[in-house]
Order: sequence, then structure tokens, then C-alpha cells
Amino acid sequence: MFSAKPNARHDDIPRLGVLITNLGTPDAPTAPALRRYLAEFLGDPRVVEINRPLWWLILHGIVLRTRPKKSAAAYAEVWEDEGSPLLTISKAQVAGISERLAEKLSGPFSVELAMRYGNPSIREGLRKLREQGAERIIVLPLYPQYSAATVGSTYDAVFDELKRWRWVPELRLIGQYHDDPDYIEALANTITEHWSEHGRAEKILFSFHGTPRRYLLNGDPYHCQCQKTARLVAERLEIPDGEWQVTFQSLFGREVWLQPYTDATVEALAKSGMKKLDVICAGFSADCLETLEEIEGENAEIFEEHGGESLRYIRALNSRDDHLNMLTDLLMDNLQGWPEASPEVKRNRRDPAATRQRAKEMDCDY
Ligand SMILES: C=CC1=C(C)c2cc3[nH]c(cc4nc(cc5[nH]c(cc1n2)c(C)c5CCC(=O)O)C(CCC(=O)O)=C4C)c(C)c3C=C
Ligand SMILES: [Fe+2]
Ligand SMILES: [Fe+2]
Repeated sequence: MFSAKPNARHDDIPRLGVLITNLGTPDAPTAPALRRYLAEFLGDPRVVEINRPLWWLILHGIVLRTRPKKSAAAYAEVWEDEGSPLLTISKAQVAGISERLAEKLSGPFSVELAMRYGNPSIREGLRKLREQGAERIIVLPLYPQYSAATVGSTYDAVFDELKRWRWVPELRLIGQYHDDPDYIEALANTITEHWSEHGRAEKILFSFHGTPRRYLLNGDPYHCQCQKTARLVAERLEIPDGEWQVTFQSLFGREVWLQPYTDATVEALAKSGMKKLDVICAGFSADCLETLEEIEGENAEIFEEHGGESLRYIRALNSRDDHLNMLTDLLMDNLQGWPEASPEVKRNRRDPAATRQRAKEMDCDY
């Protein structure tokens, strides 16, 4: 049986649904919450692409018995009163984008936040949009660079839900915005502001979340898109070669990941006598465990332990105006050609009572 909007009426007013997604985060910085979150995340075949039965044994036999406690301690270091930074920032981003869309769209629309793992789920977000009457849905995963492990997996979750619906909405998916001029400009702005406040370090690292190197060799465009983002920002700011570098962080497991690794590079730069190092994580649209605990925390310590003076982490674009403006424009560009309002809505706006009466009498007996 396929599911439908509860209490669907033939005179419902169709609207646009906007689903904004990110990776997701545990519900609490505790081992049981981490176990649930990591089981879902690391059980995703897009994330860990190895033999399923073998990985199931390793995941449930080893990883989920050891990692949740360690990860919970790391999350506890960045957890705030309102909860996980990733979720708090994502909520603020969605509120900011909704306000901006309201100024640009003339037809009715709803915006929902959804997380690929944990809560609020993609299923919940899509169902909320359906309840509000969304007949067309656009999905914006907040990952500037496409990877099968992130954006591809988000699409899987969207399709898994929609394939159970009776009335499948018209669908648009935004896959990446790694070279969008306004995204590059927002990154350049935040770096320039950081430099005017703290001075310029000897070098800036563009540290991106890693993936196994095998994914790149198998055709994933993520690595190339990360390189291009960094190159475009460096060109825009006229940073000389040698004063900027791309590195990859957050290794998981024993395989070779994309290189050079951020932590090894930070250590080598400190040992070579560098005193000040700037680091920006341009692939993270919101600050999270991987930026705050790993870069601002761990990597800053590594730098200082090996002779550096200060590693200055440049915050993610989060809810900056230029960031939310560019994301809103990205949505508007991708909405082109979709009628903002159906003929009924246009008529309804002029004369709502008459339209509803006409629909009742003429369109449908049920
Ligand atoms: C930005 C893009 C991301 C890619 C690509 C990515 C790939 C990837 N990640 C893991 C394993 C873990 N990642 C974890 C946290 C985490 N990862 C991303 C983003 C990408 N991951 C974010 C934004 C976060 C932070 C979430 C938060 O709550 O703040 C974790 C959990 C933490 C931990 O236990 O270390 C794991 C595990 C793999 C295997 C992978 C493969 C391509
Ligand atoms: Fe990750
Ligand atoms: Fe590449």
C-alpha cells in the first residue's frame, strides 16, 4: 500500500516544498545515542563501500562496541546548551533561507530541515512537506562538493521515502555548488575578514573531509571539486602558490584516504619552523564535530606541540549573510521554470471563497 497525505482534499492549495539537508548528528553526547547514530551512518553502503556481510560483522562486532564511547567524549567537548552545533546552526540556516525566500517567491512554499542520519529525518521532513501540501519538492543538501557518500546517499534516502508514496511529487535535486561564484566570494570574504582581524598567517590550509582514495579512483568527483573550490578562492584572493594547500581530514578505518592528511601536514609545517597557520574547512557548510573538535581542538594542539605558535581556525560559513544569500539564490536558480503558483492559486488569491466553491462543485465528487 502506498501512503498519502492525511486528510487530502481536492481543493488543497498546491505549494512548493524546499527540503534542506545535512549529514546529521547524535541526539546526545552519550555512548547509547552515538551507537544509534553510528549504526545508521556507518551501516550506509554509500559511506562504507565494502563487502556487506563482512562489514556488518566488523561494524557490530568491533566498531559499535568501541567507538561510541570515544566519539561521545569528543562530542561532549563541543556540545552546547541548545545541543549539537551542527543541528543548531542548520536550524538557523533554514530559518534564514525561509525569510529570504519569502521575499523572492510569490507563490506558497514551505521549508523543512532534514538530516541524512538521526533527527529530524529525511522521511519526517518529506512527510511534513506533504502535509503542508507540497506537490513539487526541491532538495538542497548543504554539501558544496558532491560525493556519493554524502549527496548520493541523501538522494537514496529521498528516493526510499518517495517510492512509498501514492502521489510522488515533482522533484528537483541540487547536486553541488563547489564553484558557484557567490560561494567562492563568501569564502573569500570570511578569509579577508579573518586576516584583517588577526593578520595573515604564513600559510592557509583548505582542509576538506576525506574519503577513501578508492572512491576517487572509482569515479567520485569529490576530490576534484574540493581542489577546484580551493583553487578558485586562492585565485580570487591572489594567494601566491606555496602559501595555500589542500589537505584531507577525519580519516576512518585502515584504508588509504585522500592525501595529504591534515594532521600530518600540520605537524610537518610546525616542525619546519612555521609559527602561524590559518585553516579553513570550506567543505563544511556548518561547524560541527569535525571542525570544532578536530581542527580547532586537536590540530591546533598538534601544531603547538611541534613548535608552532598558533593555528587559527576560520569558522564555517554558517549563518553569514553572504552564505544564506548565495544558498537562497542557488535555490531560486534551480527553481526556474517551475510555476510559482498554479492557476488555482492565482485565482484563489483574487477570490478564495469562489475558487473553493468552484472546486467543490466542478472538480471532484470525493
Ligand atoms: C563534508 C563531507 C563529508 C564526507 C565526504 C564524509 C565522509 C565520511 N565520513 C565518515 C565517518 C564519520 N564522519 C563523522 C562525522 C562527520 N562527517 C561529516 C561530513 C562528511 N563525512 C560531518 C559534517 C560530520 C560531523 C557530524 C556532527 O555531528 O557534528 C563521524 C562521526 C564522528 C566520529 O565518530 O568520528 C564518522 C564516524 C566516513 C566513513 C566517510 C566516508 C566517505
Ligand atoms: Fe564524516
Ligand atoms: Fe581530483
